[in-house]
Amino acid sequence: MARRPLPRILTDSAPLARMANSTSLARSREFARTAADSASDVFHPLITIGRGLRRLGAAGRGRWVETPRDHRGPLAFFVGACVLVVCLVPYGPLLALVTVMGAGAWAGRERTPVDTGPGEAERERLRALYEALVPYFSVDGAPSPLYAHDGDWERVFPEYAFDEGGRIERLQLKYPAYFTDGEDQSRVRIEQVLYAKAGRGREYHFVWDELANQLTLTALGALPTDLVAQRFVTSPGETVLGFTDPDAVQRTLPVTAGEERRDAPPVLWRTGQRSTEPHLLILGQPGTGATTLLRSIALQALQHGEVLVIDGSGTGEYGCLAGRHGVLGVESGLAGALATLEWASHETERRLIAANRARQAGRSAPEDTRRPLWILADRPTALAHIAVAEGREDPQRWLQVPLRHGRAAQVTVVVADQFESAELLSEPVRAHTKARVVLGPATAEEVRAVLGAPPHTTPVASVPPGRGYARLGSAPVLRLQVPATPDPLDDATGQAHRQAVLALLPERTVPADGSGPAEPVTGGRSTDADKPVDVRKPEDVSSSADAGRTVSVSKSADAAVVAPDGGTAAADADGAADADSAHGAHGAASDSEQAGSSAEPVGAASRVRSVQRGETRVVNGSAEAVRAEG
Ligand SMILES: Nc1ncnc2c1ncn2[C@@H]1O[C@H](COP(=O)(O)OP(=O)(O)OP(=O)(O)O)[C@@H](O)[C@H]1O
Repeated sequence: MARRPLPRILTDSAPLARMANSTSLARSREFARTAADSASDVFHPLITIGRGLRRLGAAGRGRWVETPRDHRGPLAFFVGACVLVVCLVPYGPLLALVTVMGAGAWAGRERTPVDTGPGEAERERLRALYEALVPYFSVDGAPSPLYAHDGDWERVFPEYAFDEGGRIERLQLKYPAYFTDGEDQSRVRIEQVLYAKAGRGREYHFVWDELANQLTLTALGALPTDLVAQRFVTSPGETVLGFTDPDAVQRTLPVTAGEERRDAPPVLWRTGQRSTEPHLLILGQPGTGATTLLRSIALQALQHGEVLVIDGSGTGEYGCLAGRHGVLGVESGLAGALATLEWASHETERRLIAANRARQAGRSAPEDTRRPLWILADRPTALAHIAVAEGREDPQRWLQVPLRHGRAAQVTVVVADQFESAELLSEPVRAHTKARVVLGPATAEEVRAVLGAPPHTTPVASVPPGRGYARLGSAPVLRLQVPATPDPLDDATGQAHRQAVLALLPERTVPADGSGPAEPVTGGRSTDADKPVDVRKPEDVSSSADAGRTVSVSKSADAAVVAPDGGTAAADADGAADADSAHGAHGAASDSEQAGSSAEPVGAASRVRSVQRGETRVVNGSAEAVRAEG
């Protein structure tokens, strides 16, 4: 306890001041101080109780004064009755005394005053924010406007919180009922003002409570970027697109980030027969992670289904998938893409017909119609460009049937493209991809144009790769961070990430070096009927568009297509000119022979054919299929 100064009379008077220098006086002063300290320690509880009783008394007096006169009589009677009861109860007075002392001690305890309310700089910031909102929330002639220049900002900001740097972390504001909060344009304007005034560079989440005319702004932290591709704990038919904010979704998944295990909130996309958004469209700026997301989806899809990849950009970033079990093909040439997508279109029809026949016969759908088939098309518009240049059909044409009927046939289409080419996307792609993802920096208008609703957060100018927004059907827009799923064949990929992706790849159906026999193919397709065929016409192979690209085609004979009329694909081919590719795409050996002028069957073990820099090479299979082109 701090020492109390001696009374002034003992220090100020001159004679005494002189005496103060003497040793005896110093000792006396020390003694007096110690005595005062001890006395205050001893009497401290009494002082506290006394202070408390004084406060209680003052509160009681205040209450009495506030009580209306006509209520005072009953109140006095009630208090008197209580006193009487206490006096009559055994030990009542003693208990009452103890209670009063306890109440006095509680009321008299020393309380450190809590620092409430904003500091000067924070008040200034709130005032500036208020003034900035005045033009948007005020109308001429309003009788008692909530927002007016030099108005009362404390009236409209019932809640606010600042971070340690003095930046707004949370703000609740009231707005007038006449504000058009149902219109996106009006909302976006307010959100932009708040974004500018609350501090750019951070993401803010906005919640509009239209019933209460209140808007709540919360500053969001960045989504974690430490998650890498891994086996996610999901059911068949569920695909993890990425991870989002904890309060945005109800479910969490156990994930591993480095050494740490934690629960993370996923953006789960459900596909299959009961899905209301069975196909996905991914749009973004170049280099923002669309390929990575497609790769991540492919790795998950291969767990339960088969995958067909169209790599329109032709950069070979799906090379790690080629020759893996369940990967039906990785195509980056126009001819190969056309043939493969045509096959996928007929396969969709075949599945529908087979399932329908089985149902009519009272049987369950055949196994090979139930295994999910995924068509992953990366930048199909790049191929559309080439198709126009060569006077051929747009490969997107063959996506129409899978998009329209894929849900019932367990066929899922995922299309990824860039903003600049979005208008080249075909109508069925736009109409049937109800699940949407926008990656990379994008304005609220761009996000709205793709997702059909603006994000509830302010998009920031600089985001890490794989960051974006997702919307599944008419659900709310979610922030999204895609797990890192780099190309393991890329030299720039770190060892840990490479291992993580390699661990998820299915076993090879062909050795990596293309030599020797393939591993046995197991799973949904019969192995003995596998008859890979050259699906392209000679002129396709030598076409300039394909030179320098990698084309891998893997076809299975059991994929022979039953055309809508129940016949084979040969009957369904668009004409003699297209017959060869149609037959080849369907992979039926007999069909291949029919189309013999262009289709060149190779060994049964061959499943993947690669055309690279003008050379056609059977990655796995008989040597006679290796031929040089050009
Ligand atoms: N989710 C992610 N986490 C970490 N890094 C990522 C993520 N997504 C993408 N990247 C990195 O960003 C770079 C570009 O990614 P990617 O090739 O997937 O983008 P893209 O949009 O397909 O680009 P492009 O249009 O050039 O093909 C790569 O180096 C990739 O490793």
